[in-house]
Amino acid sequence: MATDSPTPSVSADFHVFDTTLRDGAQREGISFSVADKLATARLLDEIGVGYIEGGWPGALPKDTEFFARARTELKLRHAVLVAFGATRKAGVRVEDDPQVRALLDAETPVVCLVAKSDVRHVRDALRTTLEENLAMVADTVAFLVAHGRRVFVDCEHFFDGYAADPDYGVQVLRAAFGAGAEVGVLCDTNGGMLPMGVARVVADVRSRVEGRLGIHCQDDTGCAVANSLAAVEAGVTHVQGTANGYGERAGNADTFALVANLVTKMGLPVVPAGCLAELQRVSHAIAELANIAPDDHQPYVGTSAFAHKAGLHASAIKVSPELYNHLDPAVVGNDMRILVTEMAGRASVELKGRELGVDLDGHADVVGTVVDRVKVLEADGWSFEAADASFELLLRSQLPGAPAPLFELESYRTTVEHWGNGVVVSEATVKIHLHDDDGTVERVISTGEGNGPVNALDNALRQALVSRHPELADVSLADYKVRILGWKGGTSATTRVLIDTTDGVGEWTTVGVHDNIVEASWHALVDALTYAVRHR
Ligand SMILES: CC(=O)SCCNC(=O)CCNC(=O)[C@H](O)C(C)(C)COP(=O)(O)OP(=O)(O)OC[C@H]1O[C@@H](n2cnc3c(N)ncnc32)[C@H](O)[C@@H]1OP(=O)(O)O
Ligand SMILES: CC(=O)C(=O)O
Repeated sequence: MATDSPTPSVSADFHVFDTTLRDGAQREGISFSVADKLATARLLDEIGVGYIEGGWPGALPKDTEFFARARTELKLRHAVLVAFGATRKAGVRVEDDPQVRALLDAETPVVCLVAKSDVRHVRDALRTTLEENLAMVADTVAFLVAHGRRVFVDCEHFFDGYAADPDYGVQVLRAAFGAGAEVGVLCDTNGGMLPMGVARVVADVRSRVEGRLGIHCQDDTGCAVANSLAAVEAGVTHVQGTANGYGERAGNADTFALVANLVTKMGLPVVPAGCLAELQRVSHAIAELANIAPDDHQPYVGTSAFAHKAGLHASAIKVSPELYNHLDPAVVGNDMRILVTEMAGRASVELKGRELGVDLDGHADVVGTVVDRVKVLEADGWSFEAADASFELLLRSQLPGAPAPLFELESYRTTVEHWGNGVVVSEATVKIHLHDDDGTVERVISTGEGNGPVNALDNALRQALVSRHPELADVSLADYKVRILGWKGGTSATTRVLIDTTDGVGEWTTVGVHDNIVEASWHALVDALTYAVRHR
């Protein structure tokens, strides 16, 4: 058996149980490798959850391998590893059931068993008697306990079953506890519950059954986190969730929102000190392993979770961030951001200036000019909320003593050639004037090739500038996004280009807008290289 002796959750009276590696993996589109699972388990351990359900050994070869490798490769500081499986098959002796054997072979200190607790499922899905199902629960729990395992029991479809026949749900729990189970988990398997109903059922069950109760909520009504918290309020002391709410269909209760809410809103110290500040980092790292883009708008951990766009919000935040934040974002490892858009007011620009390190004290006129300019530009299709570098250049250009542009454009030209053999080549020529401090002007003509006109323009312009600004040699385009703003209609629609640029250390985003895609790209490119020269 695994010999780790992990620290239990700080509140020994409360379990946070994460099932990303079992139920989270049931989400469409996720296919964790064993290495991904090991890495995910380590990350979950860093946020201090008490239990990590690793998968179903015996059912999935990958999960069997995960538990085998976990014995030597996983050193958990906080969490206890859990193997998941079902109660024995109907009509089979528990010691003869290979899947139950596989649970022992996983050698985890804890096993979580899924058991039927809805009479309709027993009759129609298991196709057995209500008595045999109770025996399956009791036999399997007793067998595992006799082999030294702590056992939790997930009572599948508990809430739907309770509506149909509450006495049977109670009998299943009593069978589990009677055989030595430590937790009876009430599962909203179809995810159809609302918080009021969950609270009522939990209170009722608590009045009828002795033993620790848990909650497992699917998110089909969008209420998985709320349902879980309602269950906690009603007395459960074991809560199951998955990272970023990954899970079957609409997903599960999000472990990060659960933990953050339990600690910061309900005052339950369910993770060790210091772990809460890891939530955002761990959420994003697990999203990478799952190969799912992080949800920017995810509560607590999304990059927009504390981003403020409305001018009125910014004006109050300038007085005190608490006025428009439910929590200090740093508590969960996140940051507040101010977005400057057409919805900005003076306070938005002042706060954004502070965030960017631009001193606007004594420049109320500049602030006013920039607010007006942004509103006009955004009405024309520009968007600065994702293009901080372009916004910063705009802001600084309005301040007294602002540096002159890097160059004066004489002209540029790009071509796209499709050769007879199917090869497509782009070439660009830029002609610019570089001004020296002593007033002399150098005319530079430069040509570049690329796999497209924008790439060729980028190469030509950088080559023209690099003798003056050698730092541009390390700069390259990281991403290029185009959005056609259809509201002008037809082929004359306005094009917005966002360019991400990197120097291998940092990354910055610039924007350009024009009816012509190459000209829109040119604006974004010039900002990208100007920003590189001014800031790197
Ligand atoms: C609510 C949940 O999310 S629970 C977790 C569900 N997760 C998964 O199903 C993922 C892993 N599952 C698998 O790999 C496969 O389904 C296996 C290996 C478990 C079973 O595969 P198979 O033996 O081919 O059976 P199949 O999937 O068709 O049916 C499930 C069997 O388990 C039985 N079963 C379902 N729940 C339980 C239970 N709680 N206790 C005992 N048996 C159960 C069903 O009655 C059915 O039995 P049958 O084969 O005699 O008809
Ligand atoms: C156990 C489980 O995943 C469920 O009932 O939804």
